[in-house]
Amino acid sequence: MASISISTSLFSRPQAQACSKTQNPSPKKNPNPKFKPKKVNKFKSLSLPRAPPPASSSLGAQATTYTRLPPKEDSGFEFEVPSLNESDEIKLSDSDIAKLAVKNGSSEIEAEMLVTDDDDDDDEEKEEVNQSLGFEDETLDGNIMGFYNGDESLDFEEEEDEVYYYDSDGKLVNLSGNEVDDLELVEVKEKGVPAVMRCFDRAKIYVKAGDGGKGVVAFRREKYVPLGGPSGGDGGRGGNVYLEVDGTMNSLLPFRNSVHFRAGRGAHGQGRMMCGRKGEDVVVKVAPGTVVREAGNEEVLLELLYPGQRALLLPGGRGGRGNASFKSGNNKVPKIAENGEEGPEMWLELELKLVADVGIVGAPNAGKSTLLSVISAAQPEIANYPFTTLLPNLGVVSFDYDSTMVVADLPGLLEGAHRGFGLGHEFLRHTERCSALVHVVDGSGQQPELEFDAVRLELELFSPELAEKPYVVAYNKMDLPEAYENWPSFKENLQGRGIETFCMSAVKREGTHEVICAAYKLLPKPKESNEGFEGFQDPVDLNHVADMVNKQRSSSINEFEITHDSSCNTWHVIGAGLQRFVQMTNWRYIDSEKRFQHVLEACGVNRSLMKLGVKEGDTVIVGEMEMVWHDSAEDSGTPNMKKRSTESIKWPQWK
Ligand SMILES: Nc1nc2c(ncn2[C@@H]2O[C@H](COP(=O)(O)OP(=O)(O)OP(=O)(O)O)[C@@H](O)[C@H]2O)c(=O)[nH]1
Ligand SMILES: [Mg+2]
Repeated sequence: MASISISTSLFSRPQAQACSKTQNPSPKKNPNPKFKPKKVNKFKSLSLPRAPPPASSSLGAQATTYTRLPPKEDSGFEFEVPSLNESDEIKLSDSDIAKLAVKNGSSEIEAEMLVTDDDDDDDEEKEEVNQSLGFEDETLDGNIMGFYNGDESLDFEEEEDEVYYYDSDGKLVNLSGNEVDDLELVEVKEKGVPAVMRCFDRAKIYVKAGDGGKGVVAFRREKYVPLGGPSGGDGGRGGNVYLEVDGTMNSLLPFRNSVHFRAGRGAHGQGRMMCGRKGEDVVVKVAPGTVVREAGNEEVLLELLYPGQRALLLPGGRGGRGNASFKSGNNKVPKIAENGEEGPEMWLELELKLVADVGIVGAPNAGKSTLLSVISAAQPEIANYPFTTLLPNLGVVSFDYDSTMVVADLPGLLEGAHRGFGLGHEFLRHTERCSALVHVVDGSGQQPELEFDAVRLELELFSPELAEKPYVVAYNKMDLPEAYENWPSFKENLQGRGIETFCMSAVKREGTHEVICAAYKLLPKPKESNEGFEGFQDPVDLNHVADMVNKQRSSSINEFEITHDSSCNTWHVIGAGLQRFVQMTNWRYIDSEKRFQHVLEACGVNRSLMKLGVKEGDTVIVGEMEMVWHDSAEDSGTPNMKKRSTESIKWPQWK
């Protein structure tokens, strides 16, 4: 039985049907393996019962406003030194900061607590801190928040969970005094950010282009038109998926509610040569500054920066051809039509990075938001407790004529922020797009130099490139006596290290102009920044993902690999082109099988299998099809005539 031929019976169903098909029990394969949906990591669900109140001022770019700087003051302004004996406000710098993390069953929360010696004020402070973090004082769905007040009388309302703090040696310990591995805790803390913060600038969405419509088999039947010929129309193309920058959006919050975006499928073809309508496109709107990645992949697919930019991400599937397209000189009554091509699908990770020129960084409570409120018309929340700012705020600073710059006020940074402590690390990546930084230091703190160094270290540890960005130091709260007294030594220290330092009092609007002018000077010159804009004026190819999909689609059916599983005598023929061909073959029509055999022979699959030693009865899997190999046409009982007629048909080119 050595005759090995391409006949309709070459592959046949085990149940003796000639050239038949069975559905491969293995899951459906995407024609574009690269875009095969990856296993979706579940969102880390947040167990915090309440999100912090979405103060309008803290909703990212909502605070974007235009204003003009106050008139330039005399550079040699004088600070009024308040009397030392009056202290009508509790200064945070007088307080110890105890780091505390509470991990509780499903709820994991981190809080940075203020501890003062004054008991009455302590309660007030606690309440404020709680509010600032979006928690209310009593409970968190039965979970607890605790305060470490230095004398170990932890004030917990319910069961004790895992509580950590730094002891006097700077070691992270739990309540029993045992040292805790920092890294373990970081994981806990990273989860402990309230939902509103975590969803604001990151989202995971599913996109799918529309499938193509099916082609149909139809014949013209008309009075006085005998043998009217094939008239089955083609299916319509599936809808495309676009990503578009919407200038009115300032966060990715809308994706909390809608995650799935599917373009419409093309309509099926109809008789009388009527082609199906194209599927509806879907346009996913994103905020300016959105970075797009394929889920689980670090590689950036797209950076969408400017309002109006539009990228074709996934092109819809091609419509299947109707039988009119298969008509040829030797096949005048083709009984074949194709399925529509499946539209590709992907899970995408979106990340929003602010497009700000200058980022204001610094420790909590240093006066960053106050500075932004003074130099721009933005109205961020300002209050005398750490973590007032939970989300970045944007403000536009306008100088004379056309010179403006966008300034971002970021949440405060703590020691360990780069590993997830506090909130600032969630937003540090926003500074990656800034050209310069303003580092605000609370001059009224006990050791401003140490605070400065700690924040610098965090920036360096988070990203060396970030640390290399040009920056100015703004020594704040000069109106307070402690700050005023410490200023000379601070200035001397930093100037000795070659760091440009300014002093200011943000609340009194003194010295802020100098700071902001110095920051402006650090920005790339207008000419250089135009260069940066070239990408926008002469757009980079935003459709490269779609091009990649199209390239994969057009991969030749001659390119395939064959693997053999000897344990179950199974051969796998793997190739993107073949896979797509199988998916588009509509097995309802008899001619489809003939064409399928023809293609397998023409592209060399049969020859390769025989060379590799395929045997009678072996299973061969191509795409979704599972078939059984027969060495000859006679074995399956298919008449040779049929074989001859199959060979003689000329099929239109596969596309
Ligand atoms: N005396 C004095 N107080 C100031 C000055 N600047 C800011 N403050 C006060 O410091 C406190 C904190 O100010 P914010 O602007 O909220 O500080 P922040 O750095 O944005 O704080 P977080 O957002 O929590 O990181 C507020 O009570 C301000 O009024 C200043 O120049 N002098
Ligand atoms: Mg703030």
